[in-house]
This record gives sequence, C-alpha cells and structure tokens, in this order.
Amino acid sequence: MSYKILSINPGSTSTKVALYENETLVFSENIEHTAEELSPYEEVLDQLEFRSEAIQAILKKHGVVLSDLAAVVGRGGLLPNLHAGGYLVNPHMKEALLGGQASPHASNLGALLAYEIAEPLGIPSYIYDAVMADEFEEIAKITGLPDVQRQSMCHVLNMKAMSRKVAEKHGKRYEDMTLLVAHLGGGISIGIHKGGKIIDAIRDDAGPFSPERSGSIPLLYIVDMCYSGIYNRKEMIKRIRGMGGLKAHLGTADCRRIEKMIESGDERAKLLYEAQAYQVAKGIGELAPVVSGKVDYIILTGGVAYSKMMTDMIKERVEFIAPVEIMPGEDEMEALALGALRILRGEETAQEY
Ligand SMILES: Nc1ncnc2c1ncn2[C@@H]1O[C@H](COP(=O)(O)OP(=O)(O)O)[C@@H](O)[C@H]1O
Ligand SMILES: CCCC(=O)OP(=O)(O)O
Repeated sequence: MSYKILSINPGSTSTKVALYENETLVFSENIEHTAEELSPYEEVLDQLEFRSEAIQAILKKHGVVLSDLAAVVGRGGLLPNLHAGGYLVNPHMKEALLGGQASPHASNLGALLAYEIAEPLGIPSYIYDAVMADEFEEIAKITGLPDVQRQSMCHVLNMKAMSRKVAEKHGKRYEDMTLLVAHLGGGISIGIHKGGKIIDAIRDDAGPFSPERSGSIPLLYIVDMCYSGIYNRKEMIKRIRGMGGLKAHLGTADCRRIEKMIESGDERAKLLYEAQAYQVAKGIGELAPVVSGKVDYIILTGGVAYSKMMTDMIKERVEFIAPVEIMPGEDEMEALALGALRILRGEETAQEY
C-alpha cells in the first residue's frame, strides 16, 4: 500500500513543505518569509491565510494531485496537556488554537494549515511530537511557587528523530537508551531522554542564550524591565525571542557570519560565541544528574551543529559526561511524515485532543 503524505512545518520566518510517498521524499521546499511580508500581521495566527496561499502555490508548482494525498501532517505547537506522538487534528484542537489557548509560536499554525488542506479532501490531518508534548516526571514539574508548574517545551520532533538515528547507528532502540540532546538552532533547548521519553528539559527561555534568543536572565532583572515603562509585553517577548542572544549583541543571528567575524580577528564576537558554547555546556551539565550521570551519548543537533568551531568548544567541556555525537541540521519534515505513516499503517494510534 502506498501513502502520499504532505508535511508542513511553519517556523518563525519560513514554512517548509515536503511530500513523501511512504518513506521516500518526493520534494521538499523551504518558503522563506521576509520580515516585510510578515510585518502586516499583528499575531502569528493572523498569518494563516498568507501561509496557506504560499503552500497552495508550492503544491501547484509541483503538480500535486490533492486527491492522491492520504494525510497531511503539521508541526505541533504549544497547546497545553499534549503527549508525545501523533494527534488527529479535530475541531476541538482547531478551536483551542484559534481561541488562543496555546502560547504564541509559529508551530501552532501546523495543525491549522494541515486541517485546512485535509478537511475538504476527507482525509486525516495530524500533528506529531509537538513542541509542548510533555513527558516530564513529576519531580521535574515542581517549582518554588506552588501555583507554577514547569511544563516541557523543547524541540521534541527533531530531538527524537535524531535520537532514533543515533540509537539505530549503535544497533539499539531509542527506548533502551539514555541520551542528552541539545538542539542548537536559532533557539536552543536541551532534553534528557530516558526510556523513550523526555523526562526533563531546559526550554529556549530558561537556559543558554542562542543566536536569536536571550536564554535565561535572572528573574529580578526581568521583573524590573517589565515594570520600567520602557517595554510593553510584546517588546519584552521580542527581547527574549527573536531579538535576543547573538543577534542582540552582534546584529546578526547567522553563525556563519559570526565565525567570519571571529576569523578576521573580532575579539568581542569570539568571546560571545565562546559564551554561547559555555552556556550550552552548562545546560548539558545541569541535566546529567537527572540520570545520575549515566548518559549513553550526548547529541548536538540543529543548524549550529554544522559548526565545528561551536561543537568543538561544547565537546571540550562535556565529553567527561558521555561521548558526543554530532547530528547537524534537522530532520523534522521526515520525522513528521514517518510519524503520520506509522499511524496510517496502524503501527501507532493517533491521540484525540
Ligand atoms: N554551517 C553552519 N555553521 C554555523 N552555523 C550554522 C551553519 N548552518 C546554519 N547555521 C546556523 O544555524 C542557525 C539556524 O538553525 P536551524 O536549526 O536551521 O534553524 P531554526 O532553529 O530556525 O529552525 C542559524 O543561527 C544559522 O546561522
Ligand atoms: C523550544 C521551543 C521550540 C522552538 O523554539 O522552536 P523554534 O526554534 O523552531 O522556534
């Protein structure tokens, strides 16, 4: 039986679209959205029609016959109370997303874009390994404020996809390994995986700074900034996500450019780049005691893991914990398609929201 599956991955500045026939990639496109194109939209949800039209244009360009599709799968976003694995996008999930129950993030559009294509065709739409899929152990959820619980939020889809590849490389099952995975992209998150679950993680706003995010800042500094009268809520969030990190310091989030600056003798860029590696290493170190240091492999993945300069600096500080596997880039489109394929083949069951 052959299944054609459309994967959709909305990021903050791009929408990736890929078509798979079973495990085989038919085509993959990355639609880049400029800041100018996105500027008319106050909220990320307002971009739905704009992104949907961009996807339709790609489907037309590749001559995709919509009635041939078996399912559409989108990146899952920041809805509360999600588990890992696949979910059927149903009207309840759609309403929750449109009703603002999810914290703002481009990934929330994944379910909506998938549903919009699939529903008129009478085929299922899914999300898979959503950003907020929560597998934390009870102890990891506790904070020092009784009314505040830590909730998992990390690059679940790519972390799990890369973990499965590392497990396969070593002839093991992901579920039988303990892996400490750092996703080094425009945002950075780190997760400790045990028994096939992310049992604790450091979010992009709670650990190392990254190419475009502030990472963790002492809480009282943030309280002061919020009440300074200088920034409104949206501006504060922009400082944390989008305009923080290396971009705030150096005017660019492009690590390839930053490495050129370093190579041409820019000492400030060198210190900042080293500080990013130092903070990633500290984040990895923070999670190792969760499993009493018994980690099989540390995995460095995401776009920045293409950089030998960066991965060498991190490796030097964390190799005492476990051997380091470098898995550069991301495999999110394939991970989405393979998740949907397992559901279509009856190897996994889609959950209902
Ligand atoms: N060869 C490379 N060397 C260093 N950094 C890279 C390289 N390729 C991509 N990057 C960096 O990876 C980051 C984007 O990571 P990626 O995982 O692709 O994106 P996102 O987090 O936006 O999905 C950017 O900071 C980019 O500069
Ligand atoms: C840590 C949450 C997931 C996330 O930030 O995704 P992007 O880096 O793709 O924005």
